[in-house]
Amino acid sequence: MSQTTTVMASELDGEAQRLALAEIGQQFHARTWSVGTSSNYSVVLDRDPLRLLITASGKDKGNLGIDDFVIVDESGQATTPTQPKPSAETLLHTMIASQLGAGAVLHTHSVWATLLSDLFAEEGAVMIEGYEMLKGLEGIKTHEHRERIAIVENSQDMRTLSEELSQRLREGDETLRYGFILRRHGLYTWGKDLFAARRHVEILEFLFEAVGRRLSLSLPSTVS
Ligand SMILES: CSC[C@@H](O)[C@@H](O)C(=O)COP(=O)(O)O
Ligand SMILES: [Zn+2]
Repeated sequence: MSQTTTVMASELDGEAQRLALAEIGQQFHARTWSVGTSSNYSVVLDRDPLRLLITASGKDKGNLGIDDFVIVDESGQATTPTQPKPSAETLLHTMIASQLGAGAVLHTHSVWATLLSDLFAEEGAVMIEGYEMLKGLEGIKTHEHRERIAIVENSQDMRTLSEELSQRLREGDETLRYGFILRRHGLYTWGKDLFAARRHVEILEFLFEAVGRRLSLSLPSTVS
C-alpha cells in the first residue's frame, strides 16, 4: 500500500497537490483574500531533500492551472529549468517549511489583515482574545485564551526578511506560533499539512474580521 502510494506520488509529480492548491486558490479568491494575483501557496512534496510545490509568480489565484506551479529546492531554486518562475516570496515558504517542519504554507491578502497590521503596527502584534474560533488553531483548547499574532514590517527583500523571521523563530518568539502579518501586506500561516494550514487561514481571517468589525462598532478591543 505505502509502496503504491509512493510510486503514484512521484509519477504524478505533485498532481494531486496542484489540484488541491488550485481549489484553495478558487476559494480564497472568492472570499476576496487572494485577488489581483496576490497570495502564494505551497505544500511539501518531499522532506529530505526538501521539495516544495509552490505557486508560480504573478498567476491569477482564482484560476490556477496544473502548470502554474513550480517545484523548488531548499534554497528556493526551481529543480528543473523548464518550470515557470516561482513566487517572489518563495524564500519565506522554504524557511517556514524547513525550520518549522510545516507541511504547507499559505499566504493571503485580506482587507482586514491589511488594516489591522497597520493599526496595531506599534504594538507589534494583533491581540485576539476570548473567541470560540481560537480553538481552530492547533493546540488551543478553550475560548479563554489570548493569542498575539506578530506584525512584521513589510519588505521586498525576501532574503533579509526570511533571515529576520528565522532568527525570531529560533528565539522562540510566541507571537509567531501560528503565523504573522506583513504590515499593509498580508497573512502568512502554515500547518502540519494542507488541511491544517487552510484551517489556520480560515480561522485567522475570521478572527481578524471579528476584531476589525468590533473596532468599527466602537466596542472595546478586549473582552470584559
Ligand atoms: C498583487 S501584487 C502581490 C505580490 O506583490 C505579492 O505580495 C504576492 O502575494 C504574490 O506574489 P507572487 O510572486 O505572485 O507569489
Ligand atoms: Zn503577498
